[in-house]
Amino acid sequence: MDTNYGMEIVRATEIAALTAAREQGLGDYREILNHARAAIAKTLNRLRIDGFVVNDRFQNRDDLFPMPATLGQGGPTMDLMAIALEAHHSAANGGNNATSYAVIAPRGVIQSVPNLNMYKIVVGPQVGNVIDINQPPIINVKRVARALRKYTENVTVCILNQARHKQLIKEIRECGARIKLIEEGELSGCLSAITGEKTDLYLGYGYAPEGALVAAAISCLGGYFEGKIFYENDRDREQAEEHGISDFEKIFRPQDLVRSKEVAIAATGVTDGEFLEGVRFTSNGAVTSSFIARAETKTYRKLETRHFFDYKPVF
Ligand SMILES: O=P(O)(O)OC[C@H]1O[C@](O)(COP(=O)(O)O)[C@@H](O)[C@@H]1O
Repeated sequence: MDTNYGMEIVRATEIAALTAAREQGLGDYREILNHARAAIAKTLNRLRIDGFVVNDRFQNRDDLFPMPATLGQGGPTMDLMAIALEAHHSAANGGNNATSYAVIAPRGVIQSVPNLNMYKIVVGPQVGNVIDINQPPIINVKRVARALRKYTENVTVCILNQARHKQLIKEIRECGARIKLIEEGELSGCLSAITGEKTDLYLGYGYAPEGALVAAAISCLGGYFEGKIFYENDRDREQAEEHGISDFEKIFRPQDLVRSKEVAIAATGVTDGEFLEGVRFTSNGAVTSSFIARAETKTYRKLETRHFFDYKPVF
């Protein structure tokens, strides 16, 4: 991409995060999600692109803000992925890991995926490609330990605290690795594993569209991921076929979901998370914590942005 869109899309995640943070803990998860979605759409719509929104997990929900299928003021044809507010229940309850994300790439680069469950295993570049989704969790933990030259007991595995992960958690406990349980916001856990900041490995079920975002993050930051979509019935398989997926045993790797090095990602914390801090309001504005990265140069910026509401009348 000739233009570095990172600064453009981070403005959108910042606005979505500021909007959501205003409603943090108020208990209304639809309102907070709708306002964040409207805010990110409005800001992304200012870009000088012909942007096609892909992998919007809520696109068929008629109780939520309808994200337009296309965004932008005209220009190069691009794919846009906007997760205005991941972990929206958490944000509404005043919990952790709520984050706003955006990805941009030339049109056709981001694989469209069905809104189905995907089992994911995610590591950072320091681990390399040693993991294998078909191996039991304990084998993967041991491979990560060996790659990082750590004792198994010092490897930290991040897992969503969900009933479906009971067996997984049991197996990790048995092998002696440390566990970081998060209530919501798998992307926050995945980014923490990719950057190796707080965890060494992310494991578990989440959604397939989130897998595409993880792939974009890995294209930009390095690391490795394998994901497998979980099909419960023929309807699920038909849904996948509508996205051009006919191999139902397919293991998705980063290059399957983001098919070029021309991709940029941005994220801003709404509430404190595994990877970014949440919005802090000040007497006359707010401070946001974000990151921007792009695959071509691998430049990775962490931003602390000070917003002054006197000059941002919308707040
Ligand atoms: O546990 P569930 O309901 O299957 O949902 C898992 C999903 O929930 C999340 O924790 C939060 O999802 P939302 O973005 O919908 O708030 C995701 O990170 C994860 O993919």
